[in-house]
Amino acid sequence: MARYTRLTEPIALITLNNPPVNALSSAVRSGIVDSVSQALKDDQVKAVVFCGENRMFSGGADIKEFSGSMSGPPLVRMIHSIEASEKLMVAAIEGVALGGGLELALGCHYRVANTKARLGLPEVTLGFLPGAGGTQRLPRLTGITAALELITTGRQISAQEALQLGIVDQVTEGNAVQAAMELALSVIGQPLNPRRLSLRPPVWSADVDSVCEVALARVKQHSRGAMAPVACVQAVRAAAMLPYSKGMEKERQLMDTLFRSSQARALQYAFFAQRNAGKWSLPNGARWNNTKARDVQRVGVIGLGTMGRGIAVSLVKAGLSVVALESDAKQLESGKKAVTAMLQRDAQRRGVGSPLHLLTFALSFHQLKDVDLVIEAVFEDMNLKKRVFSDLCKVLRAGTLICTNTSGLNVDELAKVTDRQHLVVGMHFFAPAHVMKLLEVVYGSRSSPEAVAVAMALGKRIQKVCVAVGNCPGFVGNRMLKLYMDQSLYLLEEGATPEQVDQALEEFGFAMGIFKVADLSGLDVGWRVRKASGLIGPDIDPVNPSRWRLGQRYCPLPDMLCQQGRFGQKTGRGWYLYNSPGSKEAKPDPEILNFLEDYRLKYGITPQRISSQEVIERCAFSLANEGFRILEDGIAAGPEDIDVIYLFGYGWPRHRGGPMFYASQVGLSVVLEKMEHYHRIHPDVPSLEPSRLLRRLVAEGSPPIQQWRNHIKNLHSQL
Ligand SMILES: CCCCCCCC/C=C\C=C\CC(=O)SCCNC(=O)CCNC(=O)[C@H](O)C(C)(C)COP(=O)(O)OP(=O)(O)OC[C@H]1O[C@@H](n2cnc3c(N)ncnc32)[C@H](O)[C@@H]1OP(=O)(O)O
Repeated sequence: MARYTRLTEPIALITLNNPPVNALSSAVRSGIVDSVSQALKDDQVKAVVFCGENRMFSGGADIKEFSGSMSGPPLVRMIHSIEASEKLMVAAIEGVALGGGLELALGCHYRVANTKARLGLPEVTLGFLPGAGGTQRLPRLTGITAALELITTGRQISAQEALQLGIVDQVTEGNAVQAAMELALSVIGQPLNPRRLSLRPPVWSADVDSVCEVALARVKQHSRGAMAPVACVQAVRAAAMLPYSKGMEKERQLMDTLFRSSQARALQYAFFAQRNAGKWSLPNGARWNNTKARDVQRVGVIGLGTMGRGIAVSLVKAGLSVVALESDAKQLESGKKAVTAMLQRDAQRRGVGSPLHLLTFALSFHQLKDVDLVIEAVFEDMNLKKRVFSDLCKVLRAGTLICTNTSGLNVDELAKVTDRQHLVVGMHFFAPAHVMKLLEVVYGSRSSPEAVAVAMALGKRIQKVCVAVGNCPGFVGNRMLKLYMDQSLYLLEEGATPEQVDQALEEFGFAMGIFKVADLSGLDVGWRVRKASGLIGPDIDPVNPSRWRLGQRYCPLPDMLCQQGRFGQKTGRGWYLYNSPGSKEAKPDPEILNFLEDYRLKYGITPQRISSQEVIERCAFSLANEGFRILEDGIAAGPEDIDVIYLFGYGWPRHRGGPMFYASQVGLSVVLEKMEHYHRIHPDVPSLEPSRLLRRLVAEGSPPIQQWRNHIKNLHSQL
């Protein structure tokens, strides 16, 4: 797990060997300790160079070990003895040096990095801090401002930036091991104390307090309720105020609290859930590792509205050539302007050349004849989409995939109008599509495994987090969202205000409450969908709209707002009031409070006091309850996929893992009891009835989330 090589020069090479990322598992740490002791015993060895197998230094501590009982040499002690060693220690960084990997390098006396290497301390993203001396050594190298930024965000930096910050001593375009050996030979014999970061005094300066205050305010604003970023600031502050040994004590105390916290468990679960999502499977047994995706180079995007623009930008940024099609010249022109500007801005920001040569704009379907795959992003209307699909079949080559960016329409129904049902899949992007990371890849009953593989691979290439899901109304994300939205509306009917509901959700950790999100997206969008689906029609009394539709409770509040022209931010009025149309600052609107009071009076509803706890329980548990139904229906391959969808598409707070993980942490029997309670009070809301799977899991002793798969009949995933 760590290979010791005695070179002809007076140098020993220690190669970390634990593919794919050379994580510092217990075996690797033992290997390092043994190898270092071998080097120290060999009088001929004057210097040691550390490197990683396959030109990958190290992805840090082995995250899988954190859930068990940790054994093997502790990282802190190991790094300390490397730093204290009387022989010269040099890190040769290629690939990545992250977390404990970078902390190991910081324990070395010199660091050399290849130009392509990336370095960082991402522990905060896993719910803790760089607990192997990283919070104390890094500030002693870079000063506290840079250290605070790197440690509280977990941002990865390039070798060049690391050089500027003083984190590495040398950057090479060639082989970092070779360069490290040359450096070692040139400094052997020089005093090592000045190179031992732990011997440097605290990095105090007069503005430490104000710098830390600013950092604290920033992290509190960015990561609502997450503990780790706050602890990171406290640890770095200790590096500024205290001698190394005291600073290390502070680091350890903070680490002890964070390491076994529920937030750390949630964040580590999210790390693996995200990676598992790429390991898709279909009910017929096809999977990520037994299905080949063919290459895609040219993509057609149909429709240059908000979604089409974002999709085109994502594709071009990833180096794909794109033919972007609109139905009339005016729309094409405005789409062209917007996409061009977005791409130019992005290229400018990243300091790269403009990729506009990859983009062609078209008005005729014939210009799509050579593309490998088409993504349709026209208006959400089944008949319109069907027309587009059948027109496409007249011009596309036989093997070209047709993908739809529908957010919930039936993919099978669309596929039926084509001559290639096996090549039709959903690619459900989230707005804005060039920013949001999530992509639901929706397989229909006839979609071939290859088509799914192509869509998943294309999504990955454009840097999306892709989740394969089955075909049902709303797929996974929007199917669950509907119930979350319904509950929030019912809470308004029963006595809450939009700001009360939003505040509870934001305190829970959502970046934005549901009513603010609705105002941002535009209330008219859902209004149009409800009209198209028959929920709103000429038979509905606009003044006294019924609260009962299609056999269940219905809340007409959003429709009534739309009738008043309150479409959200774009009209300056929605659930909130805005200074002007398009402005972003949401203010409580007294008119809405009166409107809600009148509404309750009109329908004879006695307002209740709604607690934040009730808001969270009804919203979050409803999401999880529907998640269980989705699992039973075989629409998602496992709870992790559902959680990934909510983390990357719906702003669920990452430190709470996702709705399914949250349910598992709260306790399934508690969730069941609460759902039974709310269903008893609201028998007219069938979705509040606990799902069969939730009941079964509780009856079977509430197994941990990792074991739910064994209890679900329809599940096809065999991760
Ligand atoms: C009570 C108190 C006790 C306290 C004692 C504890 C003391 C601990 C002291 C110090 C702790 C140090 C903390 C750390 O070092 S935490 C780890 C920090 N590192 C990271 O967060 C890096 C995570 N990994 C990545 O960002 C990426 O994987 C990257 C390395 C950039 C490679 O990316 P990519 O090429 O895209 O590949 P994948 O992400 O798909 O990963 C490939 C597979 O490798 C697995 N993996 C990656 N990193 C780790 C890791 N650190 N540990 C274990 N496994 C890892 C990943 O899951 C993939 O696996 P699979 O192919 O099976 O899906």
